[in-house]
Amino acid sequence: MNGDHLSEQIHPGWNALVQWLSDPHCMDISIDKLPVVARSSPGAGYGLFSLRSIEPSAPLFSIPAQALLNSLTLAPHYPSTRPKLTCTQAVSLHLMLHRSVDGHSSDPLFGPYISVLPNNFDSHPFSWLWKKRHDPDSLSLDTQLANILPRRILEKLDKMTLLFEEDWKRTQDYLRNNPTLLDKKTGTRIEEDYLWGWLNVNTRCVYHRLAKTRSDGDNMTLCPILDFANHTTKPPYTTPETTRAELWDTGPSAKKKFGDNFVLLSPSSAASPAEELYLKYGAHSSATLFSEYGFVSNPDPAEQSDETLGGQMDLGSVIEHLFERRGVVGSWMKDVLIEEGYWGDWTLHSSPAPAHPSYRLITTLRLYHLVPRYTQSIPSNVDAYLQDWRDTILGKKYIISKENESLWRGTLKKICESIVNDAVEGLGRTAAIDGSEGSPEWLDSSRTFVSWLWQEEIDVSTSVIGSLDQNEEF
Ligand SMILES: C[S@@+](CC[C@H](N)C(=O)[O-])C[C@H]1O[C@@H](n2cnc3c(N)ncnc32)[C@H](O)[C@@H]1O
Repeated sequence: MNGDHLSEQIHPGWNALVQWLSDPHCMDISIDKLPVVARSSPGAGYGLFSLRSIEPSAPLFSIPAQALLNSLTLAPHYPSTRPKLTCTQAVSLHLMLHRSVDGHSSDPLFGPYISVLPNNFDSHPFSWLWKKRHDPDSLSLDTQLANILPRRILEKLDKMTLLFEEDWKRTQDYLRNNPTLLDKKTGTRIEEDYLWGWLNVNTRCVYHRLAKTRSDGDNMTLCPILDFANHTTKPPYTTPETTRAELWDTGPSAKKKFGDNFVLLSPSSAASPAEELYLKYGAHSSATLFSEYGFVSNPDPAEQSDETLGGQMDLGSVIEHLFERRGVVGSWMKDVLIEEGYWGDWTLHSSPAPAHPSYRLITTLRLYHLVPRYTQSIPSNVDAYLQDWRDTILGKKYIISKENESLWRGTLKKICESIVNDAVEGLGRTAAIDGSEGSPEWLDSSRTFVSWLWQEEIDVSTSVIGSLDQNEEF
């Protein structure tokens, strides 16, 4: 690749962004102190690349606290309200008010930063569902894509929808009380622009200690430059330096109105010039990565870190429906599971071998088969029944009975078989999405991500069936 080609791929708003960090924010932008650039990363939009050799585990760059976009830096510019807007609400609102037009945001505060945020989130599955909801009869690509998603993804996206609606409602109330904020807003697509802001927050915010307590949900920020880093779980990757506020568990000091600068440390091994530098977003499952960030990591073992090797899947509503179908007895069992902390978060894992159901899932299915399936009412000697089940949780008994073991294993096998059938069909529907001329350039990657998710369902369920057939003990 020649030099011209490389410079063509640099983000068009990069120079203005860096200039703004230098003036007014006084950041040293010499190659010594800022040895990175944002340029295209095929299949992932833009990414962060080194401009020279980089020594390991040293400060890579430091973004001034006042150039970070978060509740502290926005607070002086907005009327106060009680309760406060959350960081997600405040930042989404600010982004909505100042969304770029033709790649340029005229925000006097953060304009050059907002100008380099993604133009749209068309490739994000949350957008597919949102558009489908607004026009359910449409045959558009968004609707087609929403229709090929695995159920476990739809469930996660439904939960995200509830969060979005809560944030949007609270922000609308705030705007009703402060209508002049909308005076300078161009265009009428207010909800759509708010969603754009909200997805920026969801896909680009990082943990940053801004509040007194560590658990405060507002310990987050948008951070220019750092937010060009794509995700990997495979070392080496960059890491944020622990701030003083975090180290001393104090939150920002009175002297630092906007908190600490954001310092990113270079990867743990030296990087060569033009190498992509990554960040680990967290140890997320493929389903979480896809529903929250809109991509899935390559499942090829060579591309995976040891900690993420192998697939996993959440059974969510599949198990909830099992209990629903058992009427009164099912809802009694559900209450027991809630009380004992076993309701929800039921997963299958292909590694470590043997492929297995989670302990939570085994415990739940044991309870499901505690009383015979035909029992229509809660048994009178319910405590005696439950004691056997509780004894397995307490480790007093290894199993409830041989029969109970064989029944829950049979139920799990049927569930896995049905998942495989659905997934084979899902793969077919995914392949049938028309990717011909005129399709957006992200379609190929999105289709690949959805196929990987279906394939994960097939691989994990098939290997759990194998374990059950081999009578593996879990
Ligand atoms: C924090 S941003 C990273 C910068 C982004 N690629 C851009 O063009 O501005 C997070 C988004 O980048 C993309 N992304 C991050 N890591 C990725 C990966 N490993 N593969 C594909 N896309 C990735 C996803 O769209 C994700 O929502």
